[in-house]
Amino acid sequence: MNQAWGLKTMFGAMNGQVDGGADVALSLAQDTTTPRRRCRAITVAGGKGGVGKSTVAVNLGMSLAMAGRDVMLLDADMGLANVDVLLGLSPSRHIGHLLDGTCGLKDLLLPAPHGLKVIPAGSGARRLAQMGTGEHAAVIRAFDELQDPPEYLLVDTAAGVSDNVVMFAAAADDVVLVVCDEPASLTDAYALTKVLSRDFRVRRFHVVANMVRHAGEARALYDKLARVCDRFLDVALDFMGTVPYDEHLRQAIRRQSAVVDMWPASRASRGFKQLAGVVDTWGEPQRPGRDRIAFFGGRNASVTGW
Ligand SMILES: Nc1ncnc2c1ncn2[C@@H]1O[C@H](COP(=O)(O)OP(=O)(O)OP(=O)(O)O)[C@@H](O)[C@H]1O
Repeated sequence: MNQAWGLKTMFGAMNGQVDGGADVALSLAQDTTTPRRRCRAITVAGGKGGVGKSTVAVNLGMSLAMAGRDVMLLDADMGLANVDVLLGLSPSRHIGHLLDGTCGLKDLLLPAPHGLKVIPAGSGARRLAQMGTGEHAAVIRAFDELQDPPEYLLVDTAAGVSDNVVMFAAAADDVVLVVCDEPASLTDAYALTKVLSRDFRVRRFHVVANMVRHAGEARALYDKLARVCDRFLDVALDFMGTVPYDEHLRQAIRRQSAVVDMWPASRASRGFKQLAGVVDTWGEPQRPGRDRIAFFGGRNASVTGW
């Protein structure tokens, strides 16, 4: 990611312009000749609760789906699932059933608008909230064995730095850090970055400034986090984009819809479309010798012994 591009995206979103990233996303919708690509697993994290991780995961996933991409969204907020609630879906099964062996991953897929496929986490299931190594491994295997993997696997994670968060973040090709203008958001994002870089050798993070009220705020947020990470950690942060604070988004949530579906021209939706455009510039993940999802690939294996 080039920093100048990131800033252009940020100011474009704040000014309500549709530029760069959105154009990439829109052009994909018309491009039926693009060959199918290897799955890219992208974990959306942030450390702090309430910063907009689920909102970003849902709307980024749907923006990519609206642009013609094949997208799966895994709700990894195990035990406190809310992706299905955000989208008004009624799952009858969840990851717990996969772990019980009573169904396969494909049986869990819930169709959402624009072809987005959701894999729900269970709500109120303590066992899911406390998944151990063996259970993570079972989820891993299920993804790795998918015969027809999507182009993008987005993973919405819980708050905090529990195993359920770091395992999914460490396993993905990319980690998107969602932050907002609250001191605890930055300290928690830093804590998560520290754990992932120190214990799992994750070196690259993409920062999304959410609920931003003016361009300077997004810039200040990114600068603060980048400064402290540069000083104390061996990581590279890039500015991925901005999602403005937008009442349309709250109304869409109340109606259990994605704002990009309900109000595609809203400021928040334009921000999400630009993020989708950025994601689509990342291209195929570089994993020699792997054709399927390498979700929970090499990095995790070396740490946990899987
Ligand atoms: N850009 C935005 N504009 C306005 N409101 C927003 C925006 N992003 C998120 N919100 C609001 O913030 C609340 C929290 O968002 P969300 O549930 O996505 O956060 P989260 O980080 O996933 O939380 P948790 O960690 O508790 O699961 C939502 O109710 C939503 O209404």
